[in-house]
Amino acid sequence: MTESSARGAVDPRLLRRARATRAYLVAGVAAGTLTALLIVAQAWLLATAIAGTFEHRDLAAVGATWLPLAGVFLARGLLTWLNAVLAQRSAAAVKSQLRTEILAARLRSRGPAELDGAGLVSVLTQGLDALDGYFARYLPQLVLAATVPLVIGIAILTTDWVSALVVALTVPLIPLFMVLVGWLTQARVRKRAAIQERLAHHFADLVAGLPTLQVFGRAKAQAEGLRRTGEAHRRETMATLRVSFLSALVLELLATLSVAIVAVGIGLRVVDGQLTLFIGLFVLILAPEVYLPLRQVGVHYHDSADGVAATERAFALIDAAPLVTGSRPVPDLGAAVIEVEQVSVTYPGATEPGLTETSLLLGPGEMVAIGGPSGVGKSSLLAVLLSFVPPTTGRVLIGGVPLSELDQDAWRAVLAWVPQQPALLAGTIADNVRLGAPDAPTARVRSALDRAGAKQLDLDRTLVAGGEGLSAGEIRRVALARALLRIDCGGGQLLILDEPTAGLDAATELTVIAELRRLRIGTLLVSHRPAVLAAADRIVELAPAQLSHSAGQL
Ligand SMILES: Nc1ncnc2c1ncn2[C@@H]1O[C@H](COP(=O)(O)OP(=O)(O)OP(=O)(O)O)[C@@H](O)[C@H]1O
Repeated sequence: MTESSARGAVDPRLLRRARATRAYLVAGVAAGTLTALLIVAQAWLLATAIAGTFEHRDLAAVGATWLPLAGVFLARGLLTWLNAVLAQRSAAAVKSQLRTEILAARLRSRGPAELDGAGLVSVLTQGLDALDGYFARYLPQLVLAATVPLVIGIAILTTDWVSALVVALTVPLIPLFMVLVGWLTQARVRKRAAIQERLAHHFADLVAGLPTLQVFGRAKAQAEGLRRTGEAHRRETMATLRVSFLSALVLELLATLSVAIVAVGIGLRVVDGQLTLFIGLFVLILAPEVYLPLRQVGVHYHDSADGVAATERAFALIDAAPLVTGSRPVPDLGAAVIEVEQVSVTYPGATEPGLTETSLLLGPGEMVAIGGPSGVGKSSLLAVLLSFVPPTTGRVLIGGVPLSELDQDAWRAVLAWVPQQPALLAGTIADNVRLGAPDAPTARVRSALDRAGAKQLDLDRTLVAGGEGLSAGEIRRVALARALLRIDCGGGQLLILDEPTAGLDAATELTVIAELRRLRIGTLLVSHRPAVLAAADRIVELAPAQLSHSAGQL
């Protein structure tokens, strides 16, 4: 049995999530009990009317009961409406809380590679929307299934114990079949969720790589792959629906046969004179109502399985190991030396280290360039300093304090970073430059852009996410301006730059180098460009694994 099925269909982690859910469950139990009492009253009134009509051979009994009956119908309608409203509200509250928690967990997590775009989007959108079925249909039904059969069972027991015995013997068959159907459904739903995620990945990859695929004439082949995944998704959805419909049919059949057994018993005893017509009718009207809520749970189990699969993925994201943070304050980088001691990084699942035993020193105000062939681990070293990746061996000391013991938020607050592939967000150019210094005055934003060689870029120009419409060089300039502004106005004390001048012309490169030198703050940069390497105080040349002992010089 899987962890989730052991946990049952009502995941306590989900119920803990929203206050609205707890209040809703309490209200649901009250509404369920009230519904059951109304059903008993309805059966009583109907039996009175019908038996009265037969026994006295006039319609006086009908006349006396139609008003209370109308009241019962109205009250049941109101309760159903109330249940639906409460269910929708609690679904919305839980979904909104889970979305917030998932995004917060993503922000707490270490590196950029842990959760990936399309999977995250799939969970946040369709994934969590599956909770609507869980809250709006399954959970209310579960509450009804717990209250209604009990109340009605007691009503039957007090009037006809023989029928109560038949009901008591046949009712457990429904949950039994439901569990069997549930096992089948759960595996199918998981498979469907996995295919849905694959479809999302496929689609995201296709859209991102469309121009490349077009140029290489592979767009059609990719579309074919997408069609195949879509077809698999359709097949799985149909299979899930088939199981769901069949399960409803089996449960329906079981309930009908059980009611038929009760009916035959009642019929024989009424004919024999052992039972009055009124009691017979009363029990006969009530009997199907015992099975109905249980049967409906089976029907809505399908909705619940979708919701449970969604929450499993949501909780996997929320519970994923967060960035472990220490609590020590960050030493003043104006005086502290950064020491990288024999650091190596082996990525999960990799056999070879991505970075092999590397050491270096970065003094206050120093600019150190890291060189070396492609794939030797330069970006990995920067990732260690950015706390994206923990060192597999070795350690990093900041002013003598291990990096892992520092308050990680405070550490990141002193960093200014230009990644190899800078990310621009939807908004104006000014918004993007202000990312690390939100309160910086406009004049400083303008100056940062000018210093980064982006005089021509208009502050108010609106960008779409990803910086579409800007050249690769312009994107890098905006990213550089962002780092410069972080140093100027955002508390940045250490510059970490990955290929800061890639895509820039020689003249702009010189301007940027001059600006970086003028800052006189600790700068660790990766570059292959001779002009940048020449401007650095020192160059640390990384070498592939077998030569690593001769590299990593201080
Ligand atoms: N997230 C990751 N998961 C697994 N392996 C990775 C990951 N990131 C990098 N690697 C591997 O680690 C090694 C070092 O990569 P890294 O990006 O640090 O090299 P680099 O020296 O910066 O290369 P380049 O100069 O081409 O940017 C490579 O073999 C790379 O495939």
